Amino acid sequence: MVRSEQEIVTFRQVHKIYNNGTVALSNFNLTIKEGEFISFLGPSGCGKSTALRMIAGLGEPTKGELKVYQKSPKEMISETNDIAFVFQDSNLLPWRSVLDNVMLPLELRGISKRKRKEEAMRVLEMVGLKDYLKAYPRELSGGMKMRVSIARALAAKPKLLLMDEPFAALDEMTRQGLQLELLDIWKKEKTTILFVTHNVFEAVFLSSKIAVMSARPGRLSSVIDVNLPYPRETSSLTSREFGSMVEFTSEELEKSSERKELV
Ligand SMILES: Nc1ncnc2c1ncn2[C@@H]1O[C@H](COP(=O)(O)OP(=O)(O)OP(=O)(O)O)[C@@H](O)[C@H]1O
Repeated sequence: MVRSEQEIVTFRQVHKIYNNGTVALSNFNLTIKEGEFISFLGPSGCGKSTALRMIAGLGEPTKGELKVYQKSPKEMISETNDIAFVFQDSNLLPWRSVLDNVMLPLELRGISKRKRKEEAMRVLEMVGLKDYLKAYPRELSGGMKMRVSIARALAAKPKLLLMDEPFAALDEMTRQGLQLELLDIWKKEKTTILFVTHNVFEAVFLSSKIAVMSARPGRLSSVIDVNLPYPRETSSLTSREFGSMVEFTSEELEKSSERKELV
């Protein structure tokens, strides 16, 4: 399913030390290729969000080099619309309808009303919300709000979609439904996805690759190629191969707390 070998994100010896002295990332090395679905998996506080946020230009490495499409993340963000971010909280504007929330980023970019409506309708149909265009966020369930948030991120046709624990606050059924939809979107839109999670099952089910991180300070501990075929269905969850991959990933996660570093 990985579509090309182009390196689109490269961390080289990245250190991130916050002003209060917290070392969030230490000697972090990772390359992400176009078309991958990569999860950052690791215990709370290991620097997953820090790494993701830096790719979006929110904070810079204290030391080392981070390139996104061969540019600095800040350049990428200011010059292109190629990166979109989805947070755990759907972050919708309560006074705007579903359609208006999704059209907002396009509006801010000065895209014509006709075009932005066309694009918003396309992505809302993709996430199964075309019958809720006029609804307001307060009228939607948590899963529906997250769908709107994903649609809003997709509306700008990003090449790289950054997702920070987007399904963490949802119940298991809703989470499973959205995981399947996300895989479908990944296939259709050919977007590279970076997904933060601390859920081993979720990481294995979704990803083509998993970057296992260790805590204090955050380092890359191992990179796992998830050699399970796509499309992945709910029935895949009960296969022997899936079980073995979950077991292997859990062991890697456990080892990561002992391992010092992977260069
Ligand atoms: N703005 C900040 N200022 C100071 N310290 C910070 C800041 N943001 C994060 N940290 C610290 O950096 C470390 C890494 O945080 P980060 O949020 O990246 O971890 P995480 O792996 O995403 O955690 P979680 O899974 O709990 O969301 C933590 O110790 C955190 O307290």
